[in-house]
Amino acid sequence: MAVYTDVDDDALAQFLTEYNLGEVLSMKGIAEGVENSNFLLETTRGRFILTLFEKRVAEADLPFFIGLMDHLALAGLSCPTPIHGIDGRALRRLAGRPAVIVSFLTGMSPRRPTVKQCASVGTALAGLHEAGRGFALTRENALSLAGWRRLVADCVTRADSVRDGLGRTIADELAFLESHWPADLPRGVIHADLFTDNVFCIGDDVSGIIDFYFACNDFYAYDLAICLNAWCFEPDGAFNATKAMALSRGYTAARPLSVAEAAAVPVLARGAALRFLLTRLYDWLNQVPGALVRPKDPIEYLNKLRFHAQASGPETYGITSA
Ligand SMILES: Nc1ncnc2c1ncn2[C@@H]1O[C@H](COP(=O)(O)OP(=O)(O)O)[C@@H](O)[C@H]1O
Ligand SMILES: N[C@@H](CCOP(=O)(O)O)C(=O)O
Repeated sequence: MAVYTDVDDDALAQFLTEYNLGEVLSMKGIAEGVENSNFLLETTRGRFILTLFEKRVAEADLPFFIGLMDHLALAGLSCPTPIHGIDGRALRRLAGRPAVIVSFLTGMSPRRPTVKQCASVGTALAGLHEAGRGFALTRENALSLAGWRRLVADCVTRADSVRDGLGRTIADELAFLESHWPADLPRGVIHADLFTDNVFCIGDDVSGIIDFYFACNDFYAYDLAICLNAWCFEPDGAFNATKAMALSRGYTAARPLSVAEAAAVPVLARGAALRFLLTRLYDWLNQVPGALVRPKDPIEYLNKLRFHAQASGPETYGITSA
């Protein structure tokens, strides 16, 4: 996460009177992440994460995110559990922002995932999709085609200040995806941002998943495509087919893909690359003065987009259907 909003000691002390969490020992801003303000909170009852929801998070979506974490934890997924206050509510306000406290998970995010960690995240993703079944609330993906169109309109005229020709490439890509996006595939609750920094591992195994603030209802295979983008490229930009095969096999061993899902993976991977290119580009062009945040490189996702546009088919990603 990042820190956009500061919380003073008095406001925090007052806020914590609403919970049974004991006395504050310390609170530190967390520099990682880009979306919300996050703090590591230590009290006499343990360690917690305090999140203040910022810009891209609509308040109307918060009951979905918080209810989803409650649902997934109850279904046995290792994810943060919202801490409910004395009045039973998990969501309240602090420093003028909606705020929640969640349980702290142990583990390390892999900086450069191993093949075995890729296999494990594939299995964990399928487990997340399974655990999400039966969740009563729904949320459409605000960052699917219609959302991309809005982001393109916001960024396209300034895109060439980041890379010559980027505006044209983005406009062409959006047009391609609008005419090739699958109409219907198996769908349900997806994480939609399962990057390495949102996964904790102990050794080769995934030990926990965090950051459900992009979760929504969309195609399961799109979530797999997001993971292939985030986990299977090396720091020099090279696609690692061994990691992709491990990730895909980890997923399909737990949840086999239909023929239509498997065939759609290349275009879904292309869409996922455009989605992260656009949000990164938007953040790059609209930096918040004074915020503790490290904007992410949009060009990394331009390069991934180019890779997917050349992919020969689902076998590029080690994918076979059931
Ligand atoms: N429940 C948690 N347990 C332990 N660490 C956490 C937890 N939630 C967040 N963090 C830490 O905060 C960082 C940012 O969290 P994240 O949810 O990814 O933020 P953002 O939504 O702003 O991107 C993580 O990389 C991790 O270090
Ligand atoms: N994963 C996205 C940015 C969202 O940040 P996160 O910290 O919530 O994962 C990206 O890499 O562009």
